Amino acid sequence: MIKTAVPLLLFWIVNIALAVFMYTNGHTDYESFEELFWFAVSFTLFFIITKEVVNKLLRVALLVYSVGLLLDIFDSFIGNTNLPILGLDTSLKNLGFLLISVGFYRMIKEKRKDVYKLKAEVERRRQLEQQMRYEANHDSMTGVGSRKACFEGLQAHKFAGLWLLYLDVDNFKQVNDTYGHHVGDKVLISFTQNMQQYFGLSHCFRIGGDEFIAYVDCELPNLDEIRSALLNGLLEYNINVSIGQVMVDPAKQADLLIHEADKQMYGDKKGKSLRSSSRG
Ligand SMILES: Nc1nc2c(ncn2[C@@H]2O[C@H](COP(=O)(O)OP(=O)(O)OP(=O)(O)O)[C@@H](O)[C@H]2O)c(=O)[nH]1
Repeated sequence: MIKTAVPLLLFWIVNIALAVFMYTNGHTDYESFEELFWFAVSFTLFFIITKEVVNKLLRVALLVYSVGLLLDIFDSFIGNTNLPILGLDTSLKNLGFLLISVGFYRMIKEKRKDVYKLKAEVERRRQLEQQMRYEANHDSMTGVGSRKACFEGLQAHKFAGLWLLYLDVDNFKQVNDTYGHHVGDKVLISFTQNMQQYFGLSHCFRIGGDEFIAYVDCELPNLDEIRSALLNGLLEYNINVSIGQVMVDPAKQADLLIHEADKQMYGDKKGKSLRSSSRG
């Protein structure tokens, strides 16, 4: 700031001193002082913006214009010399003005390009952020909500007053062992597709390998009905579903709710295994 202000102040002092000197020496032509004033203004502007303006043409234009004004001053003050260069003042001023116009035009064009680039970058980042948010909130294999999204939803009381169902696929390990992991993956995908059809996508989450959470916003349907809907098309794999259910109480922590539903689910699993072993 001081680096700019001091030379400019000196420059203006010299100009004013020159004007006073000329005036006291009988030079009373008003136009000459006007030219001196505009030269000082133009040069000041050039001095201030020259570091900021990257557009070279604009800097040259301002310089040409200032030189034109300077010649004008010489013309007015030294008067009657026959220096031919002094006749160039108007041309230089006009040229300077034209170059300033072209310089501004080019600068605006460059800035517009920068704005487009910036807009494209903002859009790219917005999409990336959206994609990252999607990936964090969804299970990559099945497309249902992630464990994180499930807990956050509960903490935000999004599912208050709904039934929370904890679903665990029984005997899933043997699907992998018998048919291979790729078939195991397909079974999980089909299972979640059935879940989405039955509960709706926004109500389905995968919280572990073969463990899921679903929300029911109406009266809790019969568990056997849910089981048969979820196992639709998957019976050949000899799997079943254990279900634990709790009503979402917003006063309870998400962890506690899931834990309670998990306990219920184990009760269901145990009951089924006891029933099948007593039958066997
Ligand atoms: N194919 C596949 N398998 C997975 C995936 N995630 C976890 N698993 C497998 O799922 C199985 C889950 O283990 P368990 O719950 O003990 O298996 P389970 O046979 O269902 O046992 P129970 O629930 O007691 O009936 C493990 O063998 C994991 O390797 C996955 O994304 N794809």
